[in-house]
Amino acid sequence: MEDGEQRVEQQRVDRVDEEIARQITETKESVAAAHKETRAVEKNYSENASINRYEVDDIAESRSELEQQRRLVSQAAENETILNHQLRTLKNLQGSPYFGRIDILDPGKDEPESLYIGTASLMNSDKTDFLVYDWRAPISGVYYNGTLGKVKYETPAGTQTTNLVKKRQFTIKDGKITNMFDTNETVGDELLQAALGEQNDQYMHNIVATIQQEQNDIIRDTRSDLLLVQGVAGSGKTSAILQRIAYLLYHSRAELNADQIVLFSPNNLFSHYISEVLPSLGERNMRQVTLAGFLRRRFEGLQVETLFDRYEERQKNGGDHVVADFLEGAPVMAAVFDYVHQLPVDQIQFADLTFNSQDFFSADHIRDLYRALPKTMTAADRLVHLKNKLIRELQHRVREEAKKDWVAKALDDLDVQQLHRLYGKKTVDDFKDEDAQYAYLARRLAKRRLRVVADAIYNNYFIDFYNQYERFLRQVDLPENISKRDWINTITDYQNEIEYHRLKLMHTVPLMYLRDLMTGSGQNQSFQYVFIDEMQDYPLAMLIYLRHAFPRAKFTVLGDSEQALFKPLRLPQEMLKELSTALQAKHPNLIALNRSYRSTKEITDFAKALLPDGDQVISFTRHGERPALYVRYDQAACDQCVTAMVAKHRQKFETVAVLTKNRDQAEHIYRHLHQQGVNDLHLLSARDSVLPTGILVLPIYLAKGLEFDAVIAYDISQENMANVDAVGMIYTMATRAMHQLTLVSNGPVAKAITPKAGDQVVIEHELTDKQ
Ligand SMILES: Nc1ncnc2c1ncn2[C@@H]1O[C@H](COP(=O)(O)OP(=O)(O)OP(=O)(O)O)[C@@H](O)[C@H]1O
Repeated sequence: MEDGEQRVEQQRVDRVDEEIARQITETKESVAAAHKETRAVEKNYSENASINRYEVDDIAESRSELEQQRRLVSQAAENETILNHQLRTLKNLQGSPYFGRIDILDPGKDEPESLYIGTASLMNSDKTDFLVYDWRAPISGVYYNGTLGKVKYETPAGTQTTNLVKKRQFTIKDGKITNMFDTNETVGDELLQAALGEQNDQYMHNIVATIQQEQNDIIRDTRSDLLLVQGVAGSGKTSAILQRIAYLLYHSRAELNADQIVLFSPNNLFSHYISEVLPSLGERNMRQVTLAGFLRRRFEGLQVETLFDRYEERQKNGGDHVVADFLEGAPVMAAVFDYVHQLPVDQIQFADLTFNSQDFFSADHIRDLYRALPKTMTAADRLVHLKNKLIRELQHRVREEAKKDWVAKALDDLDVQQLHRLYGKKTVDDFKDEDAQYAYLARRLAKRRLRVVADAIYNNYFIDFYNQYERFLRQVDLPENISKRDWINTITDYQNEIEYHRLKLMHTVPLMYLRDLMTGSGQNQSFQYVFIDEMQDYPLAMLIYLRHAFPRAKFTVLGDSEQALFKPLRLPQEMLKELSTALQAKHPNLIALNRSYRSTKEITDFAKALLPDGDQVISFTRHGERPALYVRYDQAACDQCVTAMVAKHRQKFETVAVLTKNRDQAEHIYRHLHQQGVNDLHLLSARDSVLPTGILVLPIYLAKGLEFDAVIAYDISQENMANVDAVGMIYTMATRAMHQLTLVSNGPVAKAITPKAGDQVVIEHELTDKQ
């Protein structure tokens, strides 16, 4: 491109940057003023609020004044928050105000109009013109979707048409254009090359400057209530959904906020890894939860087996999973539903509610109350009515208990401070005589002590759901592939585990569902969007449960069945069908992403050669070294090889990951590297939530969703891979690498490395010691 043109563009960048600097100064002043204002109204409020209300003549008047002041405080704070947000947005734009330009010629116009596109909108000082358009504005869709010529774009007022006459891309760093070119492609490869060639730095980056067309379809889909994205490893699934969240927040600003969006992420490290993307786009992060975290909260007091625990256990003990497959499938959920809706009263597992180690409400009494309720009510409605009855009885019992000796004794035992607290808002002068005073205190004390019973009622402790679930298991129709004996063992094992406050993963979903259906609880109406990453790790029953738990939410579900460490391969269309039924979707949509961006062409070519249908994976043309395979024939040589590779790659890269099959092997290789005096070394576990740089050693399941500059896949021998899905395992390990992949095998390599895959690697039989 001509220098002259770049000069003109640079002058524009300079002007825009000056304007940003001016607005930053102005906004800083406004923030300071707003802060002062907030402090002043806060001070005023707290001074007034602390005045002893008994000294104020007219309490009502002072209350309304206080209320008014409280409103002022919150208005001032809100104003300050808005200004701070503006300031952050301006700072995000500073130095790199935009990345794209489109020239469009609207019908009936003589001259094309130039629009510049960046991470946020920016107006000139008199607010008459957009200097930068937000990438999420309707017209910006043209930048991502259109090639030159007649183009369409969606607006709230319907589809519009215009003529795209120029599309220009920029790289602007510290206010200087370092690269600029015109293109007819959606987004040119050149920019993408540069973005992908960079080194990993613990945090995922936003991709707004280089969003690809099919990713754009995911981002801008507002119609589907179930969006299933099936994408090969490194195809930008995670990136696309994070930009999608930013997009949805922008478009539904009035009705949607970040707290109404939840992302189920594969592990805690991943949550940390993606935490900067939305803030870099000026948005707040959505809520994030892992499956383990979600279950932990729903089973407080129990130690719930995690997916990772189970995976480790299965590797050690093998065995088939027919029982787990049954308990995690759709038929079990239907069976739970039917069971709850046909449950006779005498089979409900009511439990005694105790107080001071004695029955307070006996199970029989509770059952009688329940029986008296109209049978036409649903189970959940009946339970709500039962709870109300129990609460009313409790209130009555408080009055009775207050007259009992234990209360008198407990009152005697109170010290002055405790007694003072028991008075609450009253003082001694508020009672007409001592009897009234005693009755008041006794009632309050009884009520306080009996709060444990009230809590037990609120928390539904009057039904033993663990018992109830066991009853359910005893009567459920079994599929043919499960023998009676295996089933009895399953039930016995469940009972034993519960005794030790433990729960196997396979029981969690039907148990939660049973409890929710019986109590009418467990549903959250406020969430509007649920995102599930790595859906191939979620049993179908869990997805059905999530539909129940978030009844109003639209679902975006992402996965790559090739990376299913825990389950067999599935076809996307088949999956969409199954999911649409499970999630009761009215507008399901499937988008496939086949181009892999993360790794060099050499690494992707190796990874795709592992797959039976690998031809569908399209490598992105960014070149690097071919993957290297080191075959050693004893443990010591193998470990030594890893040490040599780690040292070599660390010289060149920020993060080098040694990925292993399981926790034991990660611990082993970590110990070895540690003994060798390797610095900056980290062993990562499921509890870790911060992703460091340096040399990371971790089992593959914790590396899901993550990427590293260099990867050493540790022990891909046939022997080591014999008891796992070797293809899924090696594929997932290989596709974590951005620039460099090394495979280490202790003995002959796994059969999963087909001759085709073998052709893609450089086989290193010797060396390492010299490396
Ligand atoms: N359009 C794009 N522009 C720039 N970088 C991109 C683009 N799409 C993807 N990437 C980069 O490719 C890498 C892989 O993306 P991402 O992690 O979103 O893929 P994924 O499909 O979720 O991968 P996996 O399933 O293997 O975890 C990331 O570094 C991401 O920044």
